[in-house]
Amino acid sequence: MDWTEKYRPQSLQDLVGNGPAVRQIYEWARSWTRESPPLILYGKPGVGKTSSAHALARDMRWEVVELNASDQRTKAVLERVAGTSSATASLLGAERKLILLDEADNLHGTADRGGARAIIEIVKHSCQPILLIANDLYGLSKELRAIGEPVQFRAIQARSIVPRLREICGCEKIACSQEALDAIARSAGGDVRAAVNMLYASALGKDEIDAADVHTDQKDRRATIFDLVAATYAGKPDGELMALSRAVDDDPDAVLQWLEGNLHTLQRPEAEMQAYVPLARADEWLGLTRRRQYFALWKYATATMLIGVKEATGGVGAHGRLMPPARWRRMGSARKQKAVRASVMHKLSHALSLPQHTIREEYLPLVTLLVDEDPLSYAGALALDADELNFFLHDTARAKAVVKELKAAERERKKREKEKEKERKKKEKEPREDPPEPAPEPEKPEKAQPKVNQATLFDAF
Ligand SMILES: Nc1ncnc2c1ncn2[C@@H]1O[C@H](COP(=O)(O)OP(=O)(O)OP(=O)(O)O)[C@@H](O)[C@H]1O
Repeated sequence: MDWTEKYRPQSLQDLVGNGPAVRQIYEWARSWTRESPPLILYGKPGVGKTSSAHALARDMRWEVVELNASDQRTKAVLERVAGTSSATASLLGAERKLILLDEADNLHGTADRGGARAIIEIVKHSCQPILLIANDLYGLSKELRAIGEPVQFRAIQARSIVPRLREICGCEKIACSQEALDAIARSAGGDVRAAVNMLYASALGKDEIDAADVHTDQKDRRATIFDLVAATYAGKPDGELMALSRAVDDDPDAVLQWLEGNLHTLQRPEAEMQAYVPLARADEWLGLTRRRQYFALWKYATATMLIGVKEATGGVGAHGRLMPPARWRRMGSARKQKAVRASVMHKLSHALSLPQHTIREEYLPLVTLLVDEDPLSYAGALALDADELNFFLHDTARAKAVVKELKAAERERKKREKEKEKERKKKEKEPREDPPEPAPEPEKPEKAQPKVNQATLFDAF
């Protein structure tokens, strides 16, 4: 198991170094009122920011709600979690919920400026304590910095890291020389995660470590979803699984897909079958989380899927490589289809000055027929790309060919325009002589250029 998770500080007292920061956080929590500003924990990776947030919650007996992915950090979700409604009451009966916003320097994601402002307002008036976590204080927006109180986490000195490493060696029953511990602590550069990972790499398959065994190339190895799935299938203790789940970046929806998608690696059909029971149950929790936006329920979904699958499969372990599940890839393409559909609707609605629902409900089959008859004209008129055109044609090769032809025609048109412009300028420069200019020839319609048959589209309505 990943030692950084196994030895994550459980209480604020377990944290190494950063005494002033830890005291500041504790005092803030003890005297927290709705008027208290959110804290911004900032500092380099691996110095205990996230650990101290979780340890604080445990010490205060608060529940933690972690919002990491950008789709959980919308105004609506934040309002729900940070608001007053009784719907936010904890299932565990915990008095408060500590809201963690990791990577606060990326809080707004793709939200527009209005969205960002709304988020700031909610953070400012939250009914629950909020901790923002970031590597760089100045990566945060000015507005966020203005409403939060910064708490700096400094790099941990090597001499503070050594005792922690020694403690871990004790728990793992490994003898480690003082030189080896010093070498690891020095090369970690103040990053405790890096130090613990180096110790782990140096100790692999050994029960004694000397300076010569020290591996210093393990700097930023974090627990991944591979570790989590492998540990679940291998039947690791419940606490370790839950700790690992907190360390991976993926949300419980993704974890469920991975657990389900890799069941075949167990090579035990009856174990596979049993595993579907807790997976289905966990899926129900996830559905409830999404529908009601009770993000605190995520924890139960995670526990159900991890511990349930572990129990159901009996720790047989994976045989062969774990892979991203196929359904996951398919969901990616479903998401793309949705985006294409939305953009087609937007373009049609704009071109026809009709609301999208009217087009969807009444005209879509008709438009599809028209586009199918003359894709070149419609792709031009509506500025459709190949994916959008394929929405009507259901023939990727044809859609691509049409768009290619359209682009070639567009290039040709631009080229001709340029030539004409050149010609015109040249004529302007020439000294004007008396002979009257011949009447300009009427422009011939050019065959190669697809003429957009807009009339057809509009006539159809
Ligand atoms: N001050 C500390 N005391 C004890 N262990 C620590 C400390 N800092 C980090 N660790 C170890 O490193 C791991 C990662 O720490 P943590 O997630 O708190 O770092 P972080 O500062 O939040 O880093 P990041 O910015 O990368 O998220 C912990 O699980 C723990 O094993």
